[in-house]
Amino acid sequence: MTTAYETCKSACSEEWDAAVNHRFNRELVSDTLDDKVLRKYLIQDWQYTDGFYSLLGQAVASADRLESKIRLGRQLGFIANDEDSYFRDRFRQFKVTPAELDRPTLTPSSVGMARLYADTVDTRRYANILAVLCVAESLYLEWAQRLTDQGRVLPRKEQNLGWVRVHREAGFIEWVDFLIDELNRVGDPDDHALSARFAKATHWELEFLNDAYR
Ligand SMILES: Cc1ncc(CN)c(N)n1
Repeated sequence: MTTAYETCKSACSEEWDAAVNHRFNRELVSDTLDDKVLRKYLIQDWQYTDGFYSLLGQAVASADRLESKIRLGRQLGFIANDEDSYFRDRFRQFKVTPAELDRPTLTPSSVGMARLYADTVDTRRYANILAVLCVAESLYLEWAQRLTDQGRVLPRKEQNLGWVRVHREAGFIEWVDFLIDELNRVGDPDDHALSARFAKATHWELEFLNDAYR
């Protein structure tokens, strides 16, 4: 039987593949990414993180069983530690000022993503939240694995290596497996609204990468 994750992903495979193989990810892995582009990307991504915390918090509230809530709660701890350290180290390295982080002009994709996340939180529906989380996390795991040839070809610059590291370490791989299993457990493969939400999240992920160069 085709799973909800497979159905959702194949319905938006063109934009999905474009995001995975995006110039930004390729340049980051090959250490050819202009730091100015990474800097701009990270300032926007910091704003994105705000919505991501809310989404994860709502996932804890909406999950249908304690076992799932515990795993989701553990991930909140991870992003508040390892991923947060990466951001803070980069903001120091790139001399990003508090003023730049406090309400920067949002790119169109940051606005689109924030709206989608807020709308998804408002549905209070675990399957919807999982669809959006699955895109955010499994798309990142996929580029981090594929473009590094499963970790055989890694960037050397700390700003690039650190971003790859948080998206392909063992704990992250297990987290993505959990999200996909959860989506397949509670999501209906014939739910068109669910795959439309998944596709919208994929669209904004692709635009988010494009906006880093605009
Ligand atoms: C836009 C975006 N999408 C996904 C991720 C990975 N959590 C991220 N950091 N930023």
